[in-house]
Amino acid sequence: MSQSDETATEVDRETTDTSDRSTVGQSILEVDAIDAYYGESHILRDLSLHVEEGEICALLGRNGAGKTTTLRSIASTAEPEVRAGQIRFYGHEITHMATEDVAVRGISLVPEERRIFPDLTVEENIHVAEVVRNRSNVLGRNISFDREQMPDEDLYEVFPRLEERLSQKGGTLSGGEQQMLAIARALKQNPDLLMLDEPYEGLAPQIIQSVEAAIERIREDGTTVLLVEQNAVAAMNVADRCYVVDQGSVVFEGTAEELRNDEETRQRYLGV
Ligand SMILES: Nc1ncnc2c1ncn2[C@@H]1O[C@H](COP(=O)(O)OP(=O)(O)OP(=O)(O)O)[C@@H](O)[C@H]1O
Repeated sequence: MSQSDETATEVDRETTDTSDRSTVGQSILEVDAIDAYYGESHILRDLSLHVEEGEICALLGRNGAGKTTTLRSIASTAEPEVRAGQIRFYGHEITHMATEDVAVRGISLVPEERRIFPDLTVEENIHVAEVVRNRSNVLGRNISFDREQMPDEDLYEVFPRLEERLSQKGGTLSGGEQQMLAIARALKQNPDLLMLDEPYEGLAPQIIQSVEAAIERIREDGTTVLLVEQNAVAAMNVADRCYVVDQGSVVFEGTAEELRNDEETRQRYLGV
């Protein structure tokens, strides 16, 4: 067995071990006092949060507060660098793990810029991870995507609009449809935790409502959601719990109801 096979097997064993996933409401993600940097710029300072199984958790805050940096730290993207603290998923430390290993463990990130492939069809965009895997394996880089993929039928039940447009090029979709496609592509990996970075950005109010409905449906189907939004009012509509971040630290933690009733926090940190 090669080194990479051994690593893949280790990941599989831990990923398929469901013994510690039984209690609804248990924390599945714990971000414990992290400090994160871009080069020498110190962005996140002693930031802690947790996400409970089955909830929609929202991370709110002004422009530049550190919300995207938090999601990127969890997904272990190339930047930022987490220099202190720990991130645990189902009790296993994932800080500094390779991005694809974090994905294999069940965390999917839909980035703010959506990254739709404009020249691929809707169907090809949804299945792009399989294309990447096949190509990487041909090139000799053995990427393991051992998570069971979500069946297309289940995906199209959440996003019927996409099923009507399977052969349409990604670049010709409306903004709302592109957002749905980006979410559908992440959901195809059957994540336990779906992280959405500003899913409502640039969308008209009625389109926001259909994305909201999709997010609620995704949670009903059993996927936990961590949502970053500048549109605090829309986020509070769907979220069970909220964190407010300011200058790289958490300044509020509570239910959406508590945040709605906390005028001082809303006005001071969210401007609403
Ligand atoms: N690649 C980078 N290199 C250096 N600094 C960065 C980089 N990306 C973000 N920053 C800085 O980190 C801080 C936090 O940015 P972040 O994107 O996390 O904020 P945010 O809360 O998501 O807000 P926004 O809605 O504007 O994205 C900002 O001051 C930003 O300028």
